Amino acid sequence: MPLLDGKEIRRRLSAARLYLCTDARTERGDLAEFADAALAGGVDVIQLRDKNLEAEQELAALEVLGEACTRHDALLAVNDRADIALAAGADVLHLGQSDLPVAWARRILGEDVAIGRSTHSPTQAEHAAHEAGADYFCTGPCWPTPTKPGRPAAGLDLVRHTAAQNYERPWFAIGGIDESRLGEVVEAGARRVVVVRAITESDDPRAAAASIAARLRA
Ligand SMILES: Cc1ncc(COP(=O)(O)OP(=O)(O)O)c(N)n1
Ligand SMILES: Cc1nc(C(=O)O)sc1CCOP(=O)(O)O
Ligand SMILES: [Mg+2]
Repeated sequence: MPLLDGKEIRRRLSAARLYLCTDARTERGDLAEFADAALAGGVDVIQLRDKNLEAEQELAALEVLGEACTRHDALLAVNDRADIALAAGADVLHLGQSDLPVAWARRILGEDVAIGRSTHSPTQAEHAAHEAGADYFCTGPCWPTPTKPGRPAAGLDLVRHTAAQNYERPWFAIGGIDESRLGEVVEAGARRVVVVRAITESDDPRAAAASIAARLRA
């Protein structure tokens, strides 16, 4: 059970502009410091996305991120696994097209954890915008990205199409977004973005987050 109730989590998700996916930074050993910097810069949601971790390592990293989220009033998200989300007391679970179906994840999580969906086409976005039990969705990749090799870019046309639908459900653009491309994504109609390398690979994660967050909030 997350510390926040479902209503507050959904309120914060709706207000969120910048969502970060990070690995556990195992080699650098600086996860707490990195998370504090990114969150201080303006990240609203932080997801642990690290396919190399065993469950116990994932839970340990989520504890570090959860403490950072509490310090900065941010939301903690888990990727793929409803059991880990529940055990970690996460606020959000993110599910891709090949992950657990939303309805089955809801059986595990109950109502207080928000669930997000990945989408890669207008048909998938339309489904995710209305799917029972889903709270937000992402559209992408906007550009090809080494973070998700083998996933063809959907391009900015998908962002334009999604923006034109005026969905009530919050949605984020993802994939290849950094400060230099942010203007194009916003111009295409996105108001919220998910980034990985733009912050994880920055020498100054706080400044990288701050400049993206400021432009999304302008
Ligand atoms: C916020 C957010 N959006 C999209 C994804 C991608 O999910 P998925 O397609 O399941 O791919 P993996 O990340 O699991 O490799 C995400 N994780 N988070
Ligand atoms: C994890 C992920 N999912 C995508 C999708 O389209 O669903 S694109 C992506 C990787 C985004 O990484 P970066 O910001 O480094 O390009
Ligand atoms: Mg997944």
